[in-house]
Amino acid sequence: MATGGKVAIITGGNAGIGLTVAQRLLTEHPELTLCLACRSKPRAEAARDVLLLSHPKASISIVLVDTSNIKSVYQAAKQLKQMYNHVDYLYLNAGIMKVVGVNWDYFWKNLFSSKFIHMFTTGDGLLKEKEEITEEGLETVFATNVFGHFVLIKELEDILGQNGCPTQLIWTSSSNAVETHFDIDNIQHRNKEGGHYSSSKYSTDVLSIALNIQFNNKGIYSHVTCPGLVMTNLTFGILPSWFWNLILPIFWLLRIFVPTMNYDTYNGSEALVWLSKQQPESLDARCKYVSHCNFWGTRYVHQHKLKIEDKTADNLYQQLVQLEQTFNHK
Ligand SMILES: NC(=O)C1=CN([C@@H]2O[C@H](COP(=O)(O)OP(=O)(O)OC[C@H]3O[C@@H](n4cnc5c(N)ncnc54)[C@H](OP(=O)(O)O)[C@@H]3O)[C@@H](O)[C@H]2O)C=CC1
Ligand SMILES: CC(C)=CCC[C@@H](C)[C@H]1CC[C@H]2C3=C(CC[C@]12C)[C@@]1(C)CCC(=O)C[C@@H]1CC3
Repeated sequence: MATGGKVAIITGGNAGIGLTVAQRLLTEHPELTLCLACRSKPRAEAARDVLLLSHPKASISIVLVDTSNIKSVYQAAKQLKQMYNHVDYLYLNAGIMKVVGVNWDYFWKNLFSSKFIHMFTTGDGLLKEKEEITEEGLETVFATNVFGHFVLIKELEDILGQNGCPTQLIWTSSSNAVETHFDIDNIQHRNKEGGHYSSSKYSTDVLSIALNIQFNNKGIYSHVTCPGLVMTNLTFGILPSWFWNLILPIFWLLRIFVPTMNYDTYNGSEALVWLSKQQPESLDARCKYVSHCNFWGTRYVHQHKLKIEDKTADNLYQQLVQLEQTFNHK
């Protein structure tokens, strides 16, 4: 059981933004105890090996969790509670998007219109998605990105915000989280043509506000981040890596108008790492912390105010609590 020093758990810490956050946290917080909460043992072990190359003395453990599978989340939470008596940073980062193609018609139609900046910032309207249901009967993107993480937080509640030591819940949300795709009466976004990813990310923004309402008095603080557009396995699932390499110069130009065109995971992880260096009590719980990179390559964190009502946040929270009760693991 880890007793002293800071503890960070990162879901999806074996690749992309999560792996870079792990790398940067080990540099920023030398005494850190790190836990990679991942779904694949070989991929998690490979990531640990990479991290140990640059931080040979680091304490890095692995806990297997598939956030789309609630049974697996319960098992992982049990294990984590045996390993740690407190958590300083819980990064809710694992995420997926079920993209089947790009809506190029929409792209060309809006390229020279007033929607240009919105289109490149959010990707709204550009992605065609498919719906999938997990073996436990949940919509897969919702389960992976939102519900699995919600259950993890609830299960870890006993070791969060302990001994006068606050816990920061840090969500990897997205600029694609747009309200138009979110329906409080259909939080899983079932039987919809697209917008599953957007709905799930908007849900994390709403949920984060609910978590602050519920848990700030227990020393648990929740914040949402946006990494912008970053080249990872997620984006290589949208378009092949050769395409993204080819348009690299366009990213630099686009940054004049769209500073979220971060391209690499180091730029994209800026807000996630910055948050770990702040006093959580002093942060605005109703802001999204966005990683920006300007034309000259300077990284900074932009605060974007969320316009979400408490009653929506509370409604979502109650629905998630009810949904969790249907799993009734105890
Ligand atoms: N890339 C981008 O432009 C943006 C990404 N984001 C968000 O950033 C987060 C990280 O994604 P990114 O680094 O880009 O993509 P990657 O695909 O590189 O990383 C995603 C991580 O999540 C893990 N993961 C996926 N599904 C599950 C699951 N069911 N259980 C446990 N772990 C899972 C993956 O594991 P495995 O390696 O085993 O697949 C991987 O470690 C996501 O939440 C994404 O939505 C937000 C905005 C923009
Ligand atoms: C010239 C050029 C850059 C073409 C690419 C067009 C689109 C494929 C991208 C434009 C904005 C992108 C974007 C995302 C995916 C790819 C685009 C739609 C995300 C939705 C990826 C996941 C996120 O969380 C947010 C991203 C916003 C921007």
